[in-house]
Amino acid sequence: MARYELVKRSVALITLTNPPVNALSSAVRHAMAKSMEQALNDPKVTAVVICGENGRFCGGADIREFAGPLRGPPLVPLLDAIEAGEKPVVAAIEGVALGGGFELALVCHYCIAHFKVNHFVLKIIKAVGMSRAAKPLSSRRVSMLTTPCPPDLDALLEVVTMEVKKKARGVMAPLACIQAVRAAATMPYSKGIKRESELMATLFNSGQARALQYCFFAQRTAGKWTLPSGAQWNNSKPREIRSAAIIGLGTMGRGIVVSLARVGISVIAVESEKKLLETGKQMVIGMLERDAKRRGVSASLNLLKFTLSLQDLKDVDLVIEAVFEDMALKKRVFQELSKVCRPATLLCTNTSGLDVDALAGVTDRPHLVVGMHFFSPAHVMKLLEVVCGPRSSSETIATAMSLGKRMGKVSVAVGNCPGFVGNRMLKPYMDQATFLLEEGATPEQIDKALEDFGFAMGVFRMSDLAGLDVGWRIRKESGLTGPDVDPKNPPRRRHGRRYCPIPDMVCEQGRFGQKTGRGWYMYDKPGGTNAKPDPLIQNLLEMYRSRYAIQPRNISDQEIIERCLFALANEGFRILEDGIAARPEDIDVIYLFGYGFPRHRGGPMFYASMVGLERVLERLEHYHQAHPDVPHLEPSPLLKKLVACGSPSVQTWREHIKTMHSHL
Ligand SMILES: CCCCCC/C=C/CC(=O)SCCNC(=O)CCNC(=O)[C@H](O)C(C)(C)COP(=O)(O)OP(=O)(O)OC[C@H]1O[C@@H](n2cnc3c(N)ncnc32)[C@H](O)[C@@H]1OP(=O)(O)O
Repeated sequence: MARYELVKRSVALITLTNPPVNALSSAVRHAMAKSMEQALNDPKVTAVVICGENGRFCGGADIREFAGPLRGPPLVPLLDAIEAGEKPVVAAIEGVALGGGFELALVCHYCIAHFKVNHFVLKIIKAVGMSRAAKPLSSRRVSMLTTPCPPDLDALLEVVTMEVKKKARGVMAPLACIQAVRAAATMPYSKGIKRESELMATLFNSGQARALQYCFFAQRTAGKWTLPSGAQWNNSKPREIRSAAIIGLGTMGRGIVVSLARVGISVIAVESEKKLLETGKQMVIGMLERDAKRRGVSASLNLLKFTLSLQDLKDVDLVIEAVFEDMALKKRVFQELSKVCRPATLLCTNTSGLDVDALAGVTDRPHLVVGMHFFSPAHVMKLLEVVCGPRSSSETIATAMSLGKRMGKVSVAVGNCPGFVGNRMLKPYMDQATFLLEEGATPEQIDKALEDFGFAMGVFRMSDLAGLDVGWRIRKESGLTGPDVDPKNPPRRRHGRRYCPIPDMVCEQGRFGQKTGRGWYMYDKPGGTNAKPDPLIQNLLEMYRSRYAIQPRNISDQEIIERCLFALANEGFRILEDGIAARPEDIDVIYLFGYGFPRHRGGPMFYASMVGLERVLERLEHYHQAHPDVPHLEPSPLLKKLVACGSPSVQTWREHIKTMHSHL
């Protein structure tokens, strides 16, 4: 956990050895305390060097230990002993020095960055010796330093607090950081440290800390996909992808081209018309140039080729289709690709919810077909749903997952069903929001409740950003609205279920969201982002309610949160039952990275577990009783099963799902 060596007969070299990141576990803290005592008491030792094994200084506290009661020696007395010691201590930093690891570096009298210690111990000692001759150790003690305190500290911290409250709504840790900075600027060191410890203790015991720790591990768990066949992340070899093609240079296609090119993959971009090709080309080049400028690198324009001909794709390793969300069109593209691409080329679709297996079925290589569902804008959003069809091979899945990682995405393997995981869950969530509109709420009231909960954007602002026409087209194609609706349906019912036509009415007025300057809100201009409540929407809602004799009622924020979020989680339970997601962590990661679910709430499934499954079940039963024509409010069998099993922790739900069949 910490190796102690005497180097050149006078330097104690303490190496943290706790793979993978040399985190400060209780065993490491214990071993360090012992090593420091040995070094400080050994008259032969004139200096101490602390480093980390395998090129990583220290990743901070061992987060794995946070789940249980804190054991082992506390960190602060150890840091105090290092800081107050009479022998110079050097932090030789490679890789990371985070959290408690950074604190450790700060209390050392010297820090040297980017040093391979094993090779440079002598240089370090020499450097320390020289500095020591020049400066006594007391001037190197962090506790002796005075923190400059600006005269306008209060005003300054107030401005920062306002900004933090706006950017990280409801999150405790950044506000506690500001208080710690105030303590550092206004109190003597020992009192400041005490204040910081108090703040930390408050955070440590909060639900937010548990949620954030859960998110950290959920994100890493999500990459570890596994199939019922036994194929999984660590036994399936991905193919190397050197070249790719993107079909369609709309918003999604452009973002995908940028994501690929900036990690060094050569890309052929295909459009169907010259004008669209030229527009797409200019946009992609601009995006790549801006991106390269921001990152201080040169734009990889030489990797791009733009063409109108699918024939140019015959030698690429992988194709990602990003044409309109139209099954017939996609099928034609896949048939064509089957003909022109070499037999080993992987064929991927960026569909946001259509049947990946139906597309695989029209190709000559169904095992090489997989969904790669990017989120808009694709070069910014971190989420990638890798949609595994029943015929996708493990090598194909491994390649899509690994390509996602290479592009810096958080990739999650999901099964094939309408909407996959993210968009399938979105439906009950959005349905509840529109039902609440019918019952008396406004878009801004619902959005505010969701944003106060911590969402980056409420459901209506998010829909305006994404564009309302996509959902409208899908509803028309599936016969829920438009001329194909069976006239026997009452206006607010479809297939025997409650249906809210308000979103269709909004679209019928040409209000497609930000891009048209009007949607659920109004904007200064088409493409504007500043959402303002629109009296026309208010009128529309009032007319609608009076047409259907709906008496509007006051709706509380609590009802908004419960109906929207419990319906969302309920669908998550169904997804787990159906084997479309392998574990609750995958669902949560999808919502954290793709839908702006607040990280300090952990994701919809974790949030449900924090509220208490029993309470979620009780509230769903209550709302389902009030709205029996909304099947999404009927508690799922898995939720009931988990409650019957005593509401186990989210990390163990998998045990209860094991018996169910998997679509992965
Ligand atoms: C008395 C109690 C003692 C209190 C001590 C004082 C408290 C101080 C507060 C803290 O220090 S809180 C922790 C602060 N540190 C962090 O938040 C770092 C979190 N880690 C990262 O940001 C990254 O992992 C990394 C270190 C930058 C490395 O990134 P990389 O992409 O290279 O690898 P990953 O896939 O993220 O991680 C690899 C592997 O390591 C596990 N891991 C990472 N950090 C920790 C950690 N701090 N504790 C435990 N485990 C950690 C991670 O889970 C991966 O594991 P896997 O099994 O391979 O999935």
